[in-house]
Amino acid sequence: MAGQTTGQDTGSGAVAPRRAALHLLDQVLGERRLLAELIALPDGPLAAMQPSARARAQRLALTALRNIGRADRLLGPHLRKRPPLPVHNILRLALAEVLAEGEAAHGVVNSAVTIARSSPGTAAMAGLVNAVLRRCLEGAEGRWNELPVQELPKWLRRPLIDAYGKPAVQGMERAHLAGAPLDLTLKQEDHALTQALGAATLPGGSLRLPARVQVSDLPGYTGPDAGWWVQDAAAALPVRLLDPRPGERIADLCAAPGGKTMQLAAAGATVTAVDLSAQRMERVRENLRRTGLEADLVVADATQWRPAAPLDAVVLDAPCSATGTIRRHPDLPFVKDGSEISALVALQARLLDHAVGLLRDGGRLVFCTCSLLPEEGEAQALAALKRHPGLQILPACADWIDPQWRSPEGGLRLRPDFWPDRGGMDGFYMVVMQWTPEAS
Ligand SMILES: C[S@@+](CC[C@H](N)C(=O)[O-])C[C@H]1O[C@@H](n2cnc3c(N)ncnc32)[C@H](O)[C@@H]1O
Repeated sequence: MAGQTTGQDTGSGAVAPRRAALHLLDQVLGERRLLAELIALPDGPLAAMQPSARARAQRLALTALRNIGRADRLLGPHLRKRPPLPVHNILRLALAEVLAEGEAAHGVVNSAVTIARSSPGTAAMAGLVNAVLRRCLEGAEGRWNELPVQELPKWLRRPLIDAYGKPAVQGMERAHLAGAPLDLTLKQEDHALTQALGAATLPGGSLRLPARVQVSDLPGYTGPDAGWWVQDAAAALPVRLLDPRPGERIADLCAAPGGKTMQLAAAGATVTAVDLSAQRMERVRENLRRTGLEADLVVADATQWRPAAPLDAVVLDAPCSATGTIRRHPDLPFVKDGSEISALVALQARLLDHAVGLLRDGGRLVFCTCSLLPEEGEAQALAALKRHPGLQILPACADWIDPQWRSPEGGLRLRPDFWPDRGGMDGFYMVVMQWTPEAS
C-alpha cells in the first residue's frame, strides 16, 4: 500500500499520460464529449504526445471509465461530500490504475498528488487526494473484484432488460467492464500471417489478439500492401453473411472508415463506397491505400445517391446509437442520453427505403447496425418488409453461425455477452434481404 507520499513527481514520463487521461475524463464526464472526438482533436489533450504515451493515456481513460462504478463504491465511505469533478476524477483514475490495471500504488498515488498540486482548481485538495487514496487502497485489492459491476444508464438498461431479460443485461455489463480484445480481418485466408500474428481464428474467420497489443507493432502493419485491418469480429459478419462474389457491383452506403468496403473489395466485388462525411471518407481512402484494395469513393448523402445502373447488392451499415460498442467505447453511456434515437430510427428507415430502390431484380441488401436496441435492428427489418412487399429475408445460413444468434425473423442478433470465454463481441444486428419485385 502507498505510504505517506512525498508529492514528488515519479518522472514526467509517468505523469504526462495520467494528466492527459484526466483531461479526457474531465471532458467526457463534465462536458459530455465523446472520447473519439477528443482524441482526434489537433489541439486536444493527446495532441503533442508520443505514440506510446498517447496509447497509455487513452488506455488509462478507458480503464477509468469502465471502472467508475467500482471506484465510486470504494470512495463513498471516505468522502463526506462529493468533491469537485476534477478531484473526483483524480481519485477515480488512481484507483482504476492500481486496482484494475495492477500498477504499483506508491507511484500512482504520488502522481495523483503531484497532478492535484499542479492545478489551481485542485491544489487545495491535494492533501485530501493523498489521504483518501491511502485509506481506499488499504486492503482494497482483495475486495475490488467483488464490487458490483457498473450498470448501464436507465435509458438504455430498461429497454435492454425488456428485450433480453436481466441476466443477459448483467452479462453485457460484465462484458463492458472486461473491454474488448483486438480483432483483425484478413484480406484473404493466410495461415502463415495468422501464425506470425500469433492470433486465434474465430468462427467467421476474424483473428483475435489480446487487447494490449500495439497495432502498429504487428507484422504487416506497414508496407504498401497490408494483409489485414482492425475490425471487430461481429462487425465483419454482415459482409460474410452477404457472401459477395467476384465481379458483383456492390455499394457500401455508409462506408467510413471502410471495414466493410475492404471486405467487399477483397472478395473481388466492384465496390462503390458512399459516405456523407468527406473527412471520414479520407480514412476509407487511407485504409484502401494501406491494404492495396480498390473502390470508387463518393461523398454523398446515401438517401439521395444513385448509381448509373441497378446494383447486385447493397451494404447498409446505418448510423445508429452504437450501443453495441460500449466494450470499446465506455464513454458512450456517460455522454449519450438516448434522445437522438428516434431521429436515427427515422434516418435508418429512409436509408433502407432508398437502398431497396438501388437493387436489380434479385439483388441483395444487407442491413446492419451496431446497436443493441431492437428498434434499430429487428423492428427496422420487419417494418421494411411491410413497406416493400417485394422484399424478403434470406434466412441466415453459414457454418459459423451459432444457433444462439438467430432471431425469429431470420436475421442475426449479436450481443456483447456472447462468446464470454473467447473475449466477447460487439453488439450487432444484421439481416440479408432480397428484392424480387414480381413477388410484390
Ligand atoms: C456505422 S458507421 C459505418 C461503418 C462502416 N460501414 C465500416 O464498417 O467501417 C456509419 C457511417 O454513416 C455515415 N453516414 C451518416 N449518415 C449518412 C448519410 N445520410 N449518407 C451517407 N453516409 C452517412 C457516417 O458518416 C458514418 O461514417
